[in-house]
Amino acid sequence: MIRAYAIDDVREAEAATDGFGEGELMQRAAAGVAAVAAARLDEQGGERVVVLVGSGDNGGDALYAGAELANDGRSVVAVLVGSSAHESGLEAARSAGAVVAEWRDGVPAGEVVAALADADLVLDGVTGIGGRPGLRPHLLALPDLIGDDAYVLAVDLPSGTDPAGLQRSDAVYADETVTFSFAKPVHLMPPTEPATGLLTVVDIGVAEPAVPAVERLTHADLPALWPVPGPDDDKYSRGVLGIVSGGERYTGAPLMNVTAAVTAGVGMVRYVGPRQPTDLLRSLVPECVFGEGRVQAWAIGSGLDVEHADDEQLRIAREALESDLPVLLDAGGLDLIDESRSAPTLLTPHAGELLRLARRLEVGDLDDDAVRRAPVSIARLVADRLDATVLLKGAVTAVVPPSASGLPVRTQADGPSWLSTAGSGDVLAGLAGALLAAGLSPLDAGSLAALVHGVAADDANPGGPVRAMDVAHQLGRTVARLLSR
Ligand SMILES: NC(=O)C1=CN([C@@H]2O[C@H](COP(=O)(O)OP(=O)(O)OC[C@H]3O[C@@H](n4cnc5c(N)ncnc54)[C@H](OP(=O)(O)O)[C@@H]3O)[C@@H](O)[C@H]2O)[C@@H](O)CC1
Ligand SMILES: Nc1ncnc2c1ncn2[C@@H]1O[C@H](COP(=O)(O)OP(=O)(O)O)[C@@H](O)[C@H]1O
Repeated sequence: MIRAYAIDDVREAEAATDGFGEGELMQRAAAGVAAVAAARLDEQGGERVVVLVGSGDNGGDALYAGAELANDGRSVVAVLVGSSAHESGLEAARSAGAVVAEWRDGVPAGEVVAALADADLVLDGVTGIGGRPGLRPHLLALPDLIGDDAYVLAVDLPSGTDPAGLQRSDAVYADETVTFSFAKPVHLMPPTEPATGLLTVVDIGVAEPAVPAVERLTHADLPALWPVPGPDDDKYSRGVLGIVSGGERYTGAPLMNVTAAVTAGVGMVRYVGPRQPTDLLRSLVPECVFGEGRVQAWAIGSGLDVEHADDEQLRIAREALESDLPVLLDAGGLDLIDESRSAPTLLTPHAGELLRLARRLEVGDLDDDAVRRAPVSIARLVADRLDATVLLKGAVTAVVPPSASGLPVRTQADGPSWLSTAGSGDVLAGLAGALLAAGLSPLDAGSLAALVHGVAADDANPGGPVRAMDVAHQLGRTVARLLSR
């Protein structure tokens, strides 16, 4: 498990770190950054370094790291971009032979433009965990001024990103980020993770706070969470999943749902739907059984058009929502809920579906861009309103439990972008439904399903395009591979 901690808790943990002289933590942080920078320069045979220096301690880390690189004989230009600069760090950089330039507002001088264009490595120390989201107006041009061949190494976080990982903003996009002691939310959350690049954690001796704000499952977590059957199990004890999905027009979604659940090893699937998808399932997924019966969880809504749905599907979906069984709602099924249930509930919208649901529930005054700007905050509003866990799909999938649960957000980024293909969300719904039926909580079922779904997409065709049905067929083999690690 990778864990990230709220910024206030990080500050507290840093303040509580005793036994060191003043500035020792910064020296350790800078030494870690310098070591990574030197390694990357050696890998690419480069020696020209530009250090971007903001007004806080993040700029101090970058200046001391720049001083170490200059002492090692690299050519270092320190560009001061904030209202002030860390005094002793600046002195160290100067003494080591770094050239110091200023770009505090307006357009940069020619020497700064040339240094940025020619740099082999840019050390980004404009903002750290004390930064406000966004780049100051004069720095908006910065990302375009950095040469295409430069390796961008961010100190603690890419400048301009929201340390809490909640808001999307203008930012530097790094190839790699060196952070200290443990991850911060910015490194794992959907709007900010893409700017982080490779994440390297350097231990500077700060103890982990008690409670994480964000978690991420790794491959090593799967064996402890995956429901592995024992000798006393039978198909009922392993979990029966009821699926209400698709219709005469959308016949593919049930095939994806059911194939995924069956391939992932559910005890049994009962499908409820009209003639066409039922006939297809009878011939293509013979393991499936049909019609009502006892189940341990429901997955409702993939390819379900509530306006034109079959009466039996709607009746059963509504009864499921009123029952005390776990329910997963996907796609059209999200139109069926408007109040909290007493049983575990997992909602699996993509961004457009989340916006529509949030607007229908009137959780805020939301413009068209609201979910793109603040995805986890909007998911949280819906989770709190419905006392449900919201799994918001995307390149970084966030599984957001209601605040009252006290549970951390889980985010997963395991799949290749090839996974953004029609039907792959239906596969995820069948897989997560199977895990709910096996008794996992919505948080575990959602995050484990997102992990396995992403890894299976890569396993199905490493490095190339993948169709949703191939992801569904791959699930069992991927689970076996991860279980045997
Ligand atoms: N604590 C520790 O023990 C350790 C901490 N360490 C390091 O310290 C870092 C945190 O340092 P910090 O608290 O000084 O915050 P940080 O982000 O560098 O500067 C904030 C200042 O920047 C400015 N500013 C704000 N927003 C901005 C923007 N969008 N764009 C541009 N400028 C912006 C604003 O100042 P202003 O310009 O308004 O005067 C604000 O006051 C941390 O990330 C880690 O690297 C390590 O050494 C290990 C030990
Ligand atoms: N860029 C991306 N990289 C990795 N996975 C992605 C990306 N974009 C979307 N996905 C994943 O693809 C799936 C798409 O789901 P969804 O939009 O519901 O598709 P559909 O409705 O066609 O089944 C989700 O699991 C999502 O997390």
